[in-house]
Amino acid sequence: MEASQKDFENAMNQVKLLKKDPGNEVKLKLYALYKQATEGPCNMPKPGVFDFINKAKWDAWNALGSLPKETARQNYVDLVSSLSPSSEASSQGEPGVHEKVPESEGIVVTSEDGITKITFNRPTKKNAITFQMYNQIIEALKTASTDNSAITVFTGNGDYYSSGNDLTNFTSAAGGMEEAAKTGAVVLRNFVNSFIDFPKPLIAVVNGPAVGISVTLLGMFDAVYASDKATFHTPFSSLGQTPEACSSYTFPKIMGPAKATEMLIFGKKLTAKEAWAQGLVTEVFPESTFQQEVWTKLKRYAKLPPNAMRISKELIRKSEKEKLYAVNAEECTTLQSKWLTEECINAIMSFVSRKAKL
Ligand SMILES: CCCCCC/C=C/C(=O)SCCNC(=O)CCNC(=O)[C@H](O)C(C)(C)COP(=O)(O)OP(=O)(O)OC[C@H]1O[C@@H](n2cnc3c(N)ncnc32)[C@H](O)[C@@H]1OP(=O)(O)O
Repeated sequence: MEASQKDFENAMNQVKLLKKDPGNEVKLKLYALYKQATEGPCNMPKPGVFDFINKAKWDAWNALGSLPKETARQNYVDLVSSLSPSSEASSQGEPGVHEKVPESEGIVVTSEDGITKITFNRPTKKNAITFQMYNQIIEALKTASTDNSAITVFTGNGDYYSSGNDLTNFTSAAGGMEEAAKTGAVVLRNFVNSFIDFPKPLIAVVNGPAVGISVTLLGMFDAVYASDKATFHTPFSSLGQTPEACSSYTFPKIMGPAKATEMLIFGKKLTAKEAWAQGLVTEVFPESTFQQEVWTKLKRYAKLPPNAMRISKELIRKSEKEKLYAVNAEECTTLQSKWLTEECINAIMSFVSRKAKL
């Protein structure tokens, strides 16, 4: 007997109630059968080769060929009823597939006490920065440059400041790596330019570990306050990548070429104290009093005359601006080609596939 629409809906609800993850293979089968039962044969364009997750889903659906909708519905119901009720992990959205759980992610911008605060707000992903977040930050800086705050502060929500670039920015781009690299270079260049141009004092409140671009960007800040649990890590070489955010220029200037080499080329991870000793961090606070001490200080600074602060920053930055634009442009061009190398693709693939989820 063929499964009815009601049986199918019950099965979908059952999937949501599963307590144990049935595993990627089963989830792919469920996904494919669900799509076939509701939409018929695969009608999606084939995802790019590096878009692993969507490619696996596409392959599973496409493999069902012209299986009739009714048969797919029946197979879906049979598969669900064969699953042990003690399995874990429900899914959201399309039944049987691990979809991104909607979370309030991205960045959060607040303005209070003369301070515009921009918070990396993706704690479950260690505040990794997505393409969307780069663009949100560009917009937030644009707004902050003319709002009535005196200073602007970056910080992170959760245990990390930020784990840097979201490594799936490149693997989930539908058009493939070349297109992603091209887009990435444009976004990165605009993003870093918006820090070069930012007219007010810019302060980082580094609440925890910082990786990659969230570290290199610190060279663009006017002050960096760190918790003693923060670390600073730029593993570019092991990712087959090269420095960005003008760090190939700012880091040697801040800490001298030898120390910059240890960080940017050899990927040495610094403690907060080491980063302070090398001039990257302005002051380190014990974790227990970090938030209170830093925000008290910042509220005091935000009461200083804003125009004087802005003009002083302009004087400090002025002679460097053209150099910074040029360095930024060159770093972006270099990265665009690095992102297409085997070294880089392999490094990203091994991160993404270390606990592949569907
Ligand atoms: C416009 C493009 C501009 C690009 C500019 C170039 C920028 C370059 C860089 O920033 S290079 C640096 C890139 N970052 C990294 O290499 C860090 C990668 N992450 C890690 O090594 C680890 O996740 C960790 C050390 C930060 C934390 O380890 P751990 O405490 O064991 O936590 P998990 O690994 O389980 O992480 C939790 C959760 O977050 C996801 N995640 C963490 N960091 C990233 C990231 N950078 N990109 C994507 N996803 C990240 C991780 O996968 C876990 O997700 P899951 O729970 O598995 O769904």
